[in-house]
Parts: sequence; structure tokens; C-alpha cells
Amino acid sequence: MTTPSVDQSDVLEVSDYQAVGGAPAITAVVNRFYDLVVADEQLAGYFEGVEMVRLKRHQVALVSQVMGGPVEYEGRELRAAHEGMGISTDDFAVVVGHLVTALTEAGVLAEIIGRVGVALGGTEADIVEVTSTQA
Ligand code: HEM
Repeated sequence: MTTPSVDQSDVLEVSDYQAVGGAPAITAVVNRFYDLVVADEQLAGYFEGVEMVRLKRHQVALVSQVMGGPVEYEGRELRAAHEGMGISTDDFAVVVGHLVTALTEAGVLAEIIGRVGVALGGTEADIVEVTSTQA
């Protein structure tokens, strides 16, 4: 009897975007993320007067793109979008923490959350303008 062999090149690669459930899943995560962000006293002030529908649309596109989805982020450069806000290293860490919470609550695998964290964590130098003195 012959054993069927699987050529590695035949194995379909599934992107993180597909693995988590695509656009509906990422939209739900981003909505939950901003609920957590605007409910946070440390962060709420930054978002006063911001058009949240457009912000969520851009964030969904950015997260989808870093997860390998067929989506292209077409918002502003992150440096320009956050310029002059005086965002601190601590604010940044708290925001990333809320994103991790939203992904965890949605049942996303830790390995995938880690990759998203690395990709978005890498934007810190473009977003942060103030180094927090206390941790
Ligand atoms: C992982 C870190 C972050 C990512 C990936 C991120 C991503 C984004 C994106 C994609 C936009 C939309 C830009 C556009 O509409 O053209 C945006 C806007 C914004 N972000 Fe962030 N952001 C991060 C951290 C933060 C932090 C730490 C704060 C404040 C504490 C913040 C506050 C804002 C505000 C207030 C806007 C709206 C700006 C406006 O519409 O004028 N972001 N961000």
C-alpha cells in the first residue's frame, strides 16, 4: 500500500486575518477596544470631539492589514495623526493593553495576539511624544 504524501507547497497558509474570522470579527474587536479606551479616564480626553466612526474604520483597516488581510490602510501616517497630542509612553502601554484585552475576550489565540502586539507596538516611536517618568 502506498502512503499518500503531502507536498508542503500544497498546504494552504491561513492568514491571522482569516484565522480570527475576518472583517466581522476584527470590527467587533475594534469596537470593544474603543469602548475600553473612551471609558478609561486616563485616555478619554484625547478622544473628545474625535469622529469615532472614521477612527474605527481606519483602525479596522490597519489591524486587518497587519493580520495579513486583503485590506489596505489608507488613513494618515501614524506620526501625523498623533502629532502634538503629547501622548506618553504610559498612555501608549495602556492603549495597547486595551487592544490585547479586546482580542483576548474575542478568543483570539495568544500567538496571534503576540504578532499583532509586535506589529502595532512597533509604531510607538511614531505616536509617543512624552516619556513617562513613572511606570
Ligand atoms: C498601538 C497604538 C496605536 C495605533 C496603532 C493607533 C492607530 C491610529 C489610527 C489608525 C488612527 C486614525 C488615523 C486617521 O484617521 O487618519 C488614530 C487616530 C487617533 N489616535 Fe491612535 N493609535 C495608537 C495609539 C494611540 C494612543 C496611545 C492614543 C492616545 C492616548 C491615540 C489617540 C488617537 C486619537 C485621539 C486619534 C484621532 C485623531 C484625529 O482624528 O484627529 N492613539 N490612531
